[in-house]
This record gives sequence, structure tokens and C-alpha cells, in this order.
Amino acid sequence: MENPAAPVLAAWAAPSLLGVAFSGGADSTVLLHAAARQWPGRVHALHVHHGLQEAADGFEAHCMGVCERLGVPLHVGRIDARHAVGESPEDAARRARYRTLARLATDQGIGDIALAQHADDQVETLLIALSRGAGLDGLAGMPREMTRHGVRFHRPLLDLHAHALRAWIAASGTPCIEDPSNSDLRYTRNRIRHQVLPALAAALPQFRETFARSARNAARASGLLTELAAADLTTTGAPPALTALRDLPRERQANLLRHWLRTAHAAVPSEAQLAQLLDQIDACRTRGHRIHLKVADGHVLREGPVLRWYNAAPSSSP
Ligand SMILES: Nc1ncnc2c1ncn2[C@@H]1O[C@H](COP(=O)(O)OP(=O)(O)OP(=O)(O)O)[C@@H](O)[C@H]1O
Repeated sequence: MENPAAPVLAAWAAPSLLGVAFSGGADSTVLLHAAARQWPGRVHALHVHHGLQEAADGFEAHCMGVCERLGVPLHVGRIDARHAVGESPEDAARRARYRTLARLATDQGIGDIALAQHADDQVETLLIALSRGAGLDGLAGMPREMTRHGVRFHRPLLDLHAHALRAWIAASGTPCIEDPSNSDLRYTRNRIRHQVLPALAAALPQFRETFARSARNAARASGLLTELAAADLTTTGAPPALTALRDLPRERQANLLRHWLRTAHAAVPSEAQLAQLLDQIDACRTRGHRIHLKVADGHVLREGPVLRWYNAAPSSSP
């Protein structure tokens, strides 16, 4: 049986040096085997050791064994995936993982990393976004390519179904790690994987492809909204001036404010906070009108003609 990742990689003009994010799990095992075969001498495996997880030492030892057999250099980075207050442990671990993968790659002079997420992972991501009431950028799902921490991340397996990858692992008898936390139904992603995807497969056999198409449509629309926000921001200035903001229709104000808060301050307002802020902007027609609202983990304040964001309220309010 052919490795299902092989034809995908064969069609990919991969960079001269490629890091493969290798957890030891089934999916990245399939990817690493295919990549090592396709580009001998050009592939490095990158493994993140999750310091707090009991089984992490065993995972690392497994990865070392696999890489030795494949003749692929392995680089290991440690993270302590403690999460901040208000942040989900899964999100914190993911963020720390990307940071560590990028550092491992950069240390080796590698500018590109392949991740092993596949079509089922994309559907799970979309359903998680829906379950959180995400906007268009969340519904765009995982991009095929993105740059983070100065490194390009690729997801070459995004069109492959999980069962094709698993079938190859089983048929070839290739050893891989079964992370026990993957069956822990306290995690939303696992409940979606084990309870929702089977029901979707029975009711809507093409769901992976149609959901992926919706994600692509959302990504395009989200890109246009970002462009519009950036163009509007050049009119209002940054931080945005209140009078110029008010000249825009309410939805464009909302689009601009979301963009400004996210790109300049990494702050994501809730729907209610944004609605309140827009009402305040509309009502702010006199010199003395104060705006002081909690937004994300900070505050938006009126300072004379402009709005400003502080991640803690300034000591003396204007
Ligand atoms: N500990 C890790 N070290 C290196 N890369 C990782 C690690 N965990 C995940 N990744 C990368 O991120 C991708 C997505 O992570 P996810 O948690 O969905 O995968 P996984 O279930 O742990 O493992 P796999 O995808 O290998 O079966 C993986 O396919 C892999 O490429």
C-alpha cells in the first residue's frame, strides 16, 4: 500500500530544507516517512516535549528511535505548557508548540516546517470555531500556509482523510504513539472527533470537502474584510479618530475596531463589548463625553479626539 502522503508531497515544490513537526502520533508519522523518502537528506524532524505531561519522556524516546531508523536528524525542544488565566490549556499548548517548533527550525537554518493536520482536523477546527461563535476569520479554519515567528508553516496533508492515514499505519505495521489524551472527552476537540464526526459522516458523506470549501470561502471574505479595515484605518488614523470613525457605517466601524484591537493590541472584543463601544462612539458628540469600557483584558478610553486601548486602566482617567 502506498503512503497516502507520497503523491501529495511529490506534487509539492518543497524547500531545500524541511522541518517536519513530529509528535510521534499517526499523522505526523505518515508525513515524516513520506518526506524522508521523497527528499533524502533534506528533512529534519522537530519534536516538542510537553514537560508537564507524564508520558512526554516516552514520546521523545519513541521519536528518537523512529528518526534513527529513518536516518533523519531529530531536534527536541521543551515547553512548560502552563496556561494563563482565561486561556484554554489546549490553546496555550498549541501556541507554545508553534513557538518552539519555529525556534528549533531557526536554530538549524530551516525556514519551512510541515505540519500533519488533515481534512478531519480541519473539520474539527471549523466546528470548534462554530461552537465558540467565531467570526469569519475563525470559520476560515487552518490555512494551508502561514508565517509565524519568522518561519513558514505548511499543511500539505489538509486534503487527506484521517482514515487513509490510519489505514497506511495499520497496513504497513508502522509503530506510532497513541496519545491517551486524544480519547479524553473533557476536551471539546475529542468530543467532536469521537461523537460528532461519525454522525456527520453518516448524514453528509461529503462533509470534509464541503466544509473545506466553506472554509476557503470564509478565508477569502475574511481577507477582504481585513483589507477594508486596513484601508479605513488609514482614513481614521491609528489610534482611530472619533469623528472619522463616526463617518463610517456602523458595521465598518465594527470591522475597523476589531482589526485595530487585534493587530495593534492582540485584543479580541466580545460581541457585547463591541456593541457597547459602538453605542458609546455614536453617543460621543460633546467634548466632555467620556468613554471608558472594558474590552478583552484591557480598556478602551477616549483621549481627546481619539480612542486608545490600555491593557490596564491608566492611573488617572482623562
Ligand atoms: N509534540 C509535538 N512535537 C512536534 N510536532 C507536534 C507535536 N504535537 C503536534 N505536532 C504537530 O502539530 C500537528 C497537529 O497537532 P495535533 O495535536 O492535532 O496532532 P497529534 O494528534 O498530537 O499527532 P499526529 O498529528 O502526529 O497524529 C501534528 O500533526 C504535528 O505535525
